[in-house]
Amino acid sequence: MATTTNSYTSVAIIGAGSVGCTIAHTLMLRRVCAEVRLVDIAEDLCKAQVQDLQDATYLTNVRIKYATPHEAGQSDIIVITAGAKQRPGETRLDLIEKNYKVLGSVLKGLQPINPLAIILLVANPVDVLTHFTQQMSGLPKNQVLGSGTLLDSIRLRGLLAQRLNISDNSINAYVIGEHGDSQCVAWSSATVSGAHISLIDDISEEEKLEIGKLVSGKANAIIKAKGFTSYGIGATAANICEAILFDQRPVYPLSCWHDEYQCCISLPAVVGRNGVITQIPLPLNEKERAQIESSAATLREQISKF
Ligand SMILES: NC(=O)C1=CN([C@@H]2O[C@H](COP(=O)(O)OP(=O)(O)OC[C@H]3O[C@@H](n4cnc5c(N)ncnc54)[C@H](O)[C@@H]3O)[C@@H](O)[C@H]2O)C=CC1
Ligand SMILES: CC(=O)C(=O)O
Repeated sequence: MATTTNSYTSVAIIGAGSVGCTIAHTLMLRRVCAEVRLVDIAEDLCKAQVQDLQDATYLTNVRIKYATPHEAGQSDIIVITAGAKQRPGETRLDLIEKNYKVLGSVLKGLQPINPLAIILLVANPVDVLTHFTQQMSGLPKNQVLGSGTLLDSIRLRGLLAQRLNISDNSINAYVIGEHGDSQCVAWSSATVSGAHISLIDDISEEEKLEIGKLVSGKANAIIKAKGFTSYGIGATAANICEAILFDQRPVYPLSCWHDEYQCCISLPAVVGRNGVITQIPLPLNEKERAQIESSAATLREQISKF
């Protein structure tokens, strides 16, 4: 949690559904910013969410208010969660037609966007929507990023923590590529406190495959039972906002533009007040390189349809 509230900072959240409100709630509890601005096309719902969240602000010093898209466009960070969610059995890429249209109308409503704002994409398919936001928002590419595979990497570390009986904080392992079915685990660079993971325990190839499937299938398993996911992305998005507003510069696997792959895709990047500060090279073996190239090809194919 931030030790002091960042006094004049504002985060706008577009889309006051399950994900948007969980992000708002987490930002408030962790005192990441001074003001959270909530926007939704469903005005009554949005106002009711604001009323409910206001009851949770006691002693946090964080204001929460209903905002117009124009007011949201003037914020320090604009988080986009507006759009359709997956129904059980749907992939994230199945949402592209609907959410491309939603994104277009959201970006139009935000104009003129604060030239120093950072836009954080959360709505799915997050990599493809990050690409289109870089094209349509008018902001420099480093100021537009997607939550990408940070959430998947947290899921991976959670499973490895259980398997190795070591805190997830001491495990450095990344899921890279699409935040979706073509993602891959970068096993060759997974370490525990600097030691390659294979020195800690001999995880077989079958087990690695099984862990990778559990990670990439986790959202679908949750959606099948409860209809949506929200707490994981709430914490993940709030962490990213904190890293930006406090210029903390952690290395996170986030969706951002990569010249090499000609799309927005997740690989480790340093995050700070200007968005993506720099990209960190990740050593990959031949198999992982082929997987990320195939993941990038999947994303480029989606982009080329529009
Ligand atoms: N990147 C990630 O790791 C994650 C992404 N998601 C994605 O987040 C998105 C939202 O999910 P939920 O909150 O569960 O859905 P939801 O249905 O609860 O909320 C979506 C909200 O967007 C609003 N909306 C639609 N069009 C709008 C527009 N033009 N302007 C403003 N608001 C608009 C709707 O009225 C609704 O309140 C989905 O695309 C979902 O797949 C969800 C979890 C994790
Ligand atoms: C829904 C989604 O993208 C997730 O929870 O990973």
